[in-house]
Amino acid sequence: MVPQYKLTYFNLKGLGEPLRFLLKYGNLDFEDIRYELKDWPQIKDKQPFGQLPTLEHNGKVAVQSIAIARYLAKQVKLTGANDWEDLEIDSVIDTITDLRAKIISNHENEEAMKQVRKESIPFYLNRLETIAKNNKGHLAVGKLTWADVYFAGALDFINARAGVNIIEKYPNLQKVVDTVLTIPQIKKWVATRPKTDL
Ligand SMILES: N[C@@H](CCC(=O)N[C@@H](CS)C(=O)NCC(=O)O)C(=O)O
Repeated sequence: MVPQYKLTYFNLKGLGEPLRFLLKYGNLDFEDIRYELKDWPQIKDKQPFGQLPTLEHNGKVAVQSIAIARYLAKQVKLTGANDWEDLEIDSVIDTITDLRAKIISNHENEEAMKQVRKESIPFYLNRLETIAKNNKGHLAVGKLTWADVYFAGALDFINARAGVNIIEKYPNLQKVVDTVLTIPQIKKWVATRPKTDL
């Protein structure tokens, strides 16, 4: 059978891996298309907004990784139970995005990264740790949602760019990640996925 979903990204974890985690969580069969960076110049112009990832489903193509993640979360039933719960989840996702942006935008400048490691990372992580503690080892609404799966899927890339394991000193955030990584279909994916540094 032809897979119903087609995820196109680079041969990286980056912004694509949280989407792969969500697809795997829901046992949704997908084509995992991975471009090498050297081939990108020929492919860029063919993309709707000149960037990746894209998701193809039912003959249509979507862009923007967070919008795609939110759509997949609905498909795999990992959203909140009401609008307020969805807001709580969205807020955490946007906070993870802000933290990642601070790290990515500075990662080529070691002086700036020292400051990010000293100030920005603890600033965000202390607050996320409190959220995880208050939500019994989850990032929102006291149960497994796409915020947990997204965070666990995003972490390797964020850590690689940060040059440290950002959750090392945060047991409740470690619990969030451990819970996701022990879900059998995600555990199997992590053991068998293509090996990449980022
Ligand atoms: N806001 C977009 C950002 C996408 C993005 O920055 N993609 C990068 C890879 S992580 C890309 O396609 N870079 C190649 C380029 O811009 O030419 C999203 O979340 O999907």
